[in-house]
Amino acid sequence: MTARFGARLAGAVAARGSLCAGIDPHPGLIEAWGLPLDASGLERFALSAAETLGEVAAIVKPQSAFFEAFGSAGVAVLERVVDVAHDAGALVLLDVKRGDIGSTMAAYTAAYVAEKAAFTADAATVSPYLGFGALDAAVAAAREAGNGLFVLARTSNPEADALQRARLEDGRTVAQSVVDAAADHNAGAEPYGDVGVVVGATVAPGEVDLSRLNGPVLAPGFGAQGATEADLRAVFGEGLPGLLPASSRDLLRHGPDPAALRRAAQEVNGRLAGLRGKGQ
Ligand SMILES: O=c1ccn([C@@H]2O[C@H](COP(=O)(O)O)[C@@H](O)[C@H]2O)c(=O)[nH]1
Repeated sequence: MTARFGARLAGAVAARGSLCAGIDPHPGLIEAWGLPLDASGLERFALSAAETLGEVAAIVKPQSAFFEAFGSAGVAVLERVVDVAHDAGALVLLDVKRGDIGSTMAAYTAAYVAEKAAFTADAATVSPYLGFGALDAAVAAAREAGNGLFVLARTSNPEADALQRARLEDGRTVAQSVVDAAADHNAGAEPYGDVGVVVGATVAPGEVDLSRLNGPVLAPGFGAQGATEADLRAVFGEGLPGLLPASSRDLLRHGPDPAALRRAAQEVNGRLAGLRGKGQ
């Protein structure tokens, strides 16, 4: 039987460090790597990044949008990226940010995280903004397949402030209500559960209380969006189990030389080691 996602992630982080390496084939990066801006350039960029980052990071996060932009050829590349990263030893979080009514979520679940899903990812990002309850079946299906979900709670972009910091009748922010709903799914799991949240490293310290989450926390905004290790420390403290600082452009700019890209990822992982608790 496949181990649960939370357990596999904890093992991978203990072995390889907490960096979540993003694979975002921005057009500018593909060109900066000296590759043509077409499906063949996308393929060479993304497979090379997946092989290199998949060897050093616990988890890699391909951003689906940059693959979808190339149509069916791009989606085919994304499928291969998942396999290449797995073969290199990393877990794969597909950043697809899906969210819809429950019956449509069932189809997204079948695509990304259910048993025998079309993509063989370990986890996917989902949006709770059609109501967290619309994700319940996806949570159950992912869990049954040994996979996980990362639910957008407090995203790294400034445009999200008004919506995600808005207060509910009970006084909690919208973002906190998402974290609390994820926590309910993770209660009692060891070392932690399978329902992660996304909280940007760019948000103000103290905005979100993660103490009851008992699940992984994807922290984008680190690197190209301006957040630093000091920000990670201020927002998340030290020793938060399951914290996954995510960086894409700031790593990928070190390519196309695989050795330089590998060194950059290892260097970031080394700097992040101080944020992890003992035994993580
Ligand atoms: O709140 C969020 C959620 C997801 N993202 C995604 O993470 C990467 C960030 O890329 P960088 O190059 O490191 O800025 C990208 O795929 C976003 O879609 C996010 O930034 N913020």
